[in-house]
Amino acid sequence: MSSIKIDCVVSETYKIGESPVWEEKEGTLVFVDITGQKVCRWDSSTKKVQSVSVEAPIGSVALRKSGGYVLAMGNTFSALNWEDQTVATLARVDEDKPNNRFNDGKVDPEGRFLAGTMSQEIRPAVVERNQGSLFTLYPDHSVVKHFDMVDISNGLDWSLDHKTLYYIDSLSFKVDALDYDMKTGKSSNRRTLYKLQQDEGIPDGMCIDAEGKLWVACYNGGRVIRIDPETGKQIQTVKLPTDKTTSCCFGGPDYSEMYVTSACEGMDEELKKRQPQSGGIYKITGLGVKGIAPTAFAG
Ligand SMILES: O=C(O)[C@H](O)[C@@H](O)[C@H](O)[C@H](O)CO
Ligand SMILES: [Zn+2]
Repeated sequence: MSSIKIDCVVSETYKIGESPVWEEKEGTLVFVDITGQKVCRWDSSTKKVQSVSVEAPIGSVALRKSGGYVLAMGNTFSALNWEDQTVATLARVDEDKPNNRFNDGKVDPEGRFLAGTMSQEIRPAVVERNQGSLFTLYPDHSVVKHFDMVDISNGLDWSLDHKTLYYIDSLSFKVDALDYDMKTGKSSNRRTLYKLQQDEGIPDGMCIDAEGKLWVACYNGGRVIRIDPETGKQIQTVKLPTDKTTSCCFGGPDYSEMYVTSACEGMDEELKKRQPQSGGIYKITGLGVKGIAPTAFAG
């Protein structure tokens, strides 16, 4: 067994840190602060964070092949030019639901950007139910909806053979699987893979490892859990020093480190005192398993 070590590498207290993505060519971790309305970039060699403020809550960020980043922000898919800090709208969703915003998103292995929506939170994990949907932004900037009736659209990733999309609607407390047609980007046959135990909290962000197992960050659970999609069983738990773990990704040299984001929004003073690093970014080493490189949006 390898020995697991957890370090808080960014001790900022982001309101809702989320959507970590490793940018290999720069050795940086890109992430967002959703309600803090920021896109941030942590440089693993200088240990410094640069950030760009945006004008709406930002659910997720992804790499973009043509440079800069693609954002799921407010009710728009947008492009961020990191150099001059300008944001351009690529497409809009949920125009009939002014209280909705984008949440988690990720690029599929073919370079399409998937992200889902939710009603703005009344308080953490409390929303008007069934308002969200999951969308795909194609490289030509057209948008297609997968399904609606989502509470809090959250983590997603693909199986290593690209035939399955894994998906989390947080308030279902479940990790789902869908058949995924990589040629068209369409999904079908949604079913439950794993239901969280009560002490595990609320499933939030998710990533796959190089062995095809899923890692789920558990909000209010203070942990990431590893799930075997073959058996539908939870096979490992790694606890973190904050209850508000929100998402995870692999990064670092050869993707052998895991980065975990967290939140502090909605914590009372007593809990903040006990868990002062809530809202920070954590690095886990010694997991003994690697991740895979993220794909950049092709459009
Ligand atoms: O980051 C997200 O995905 C949501 O926007 C957050 O507010 C919480 O994580 C959620 O409440 C827990 O499911
Ligand atoms: Zn999330």
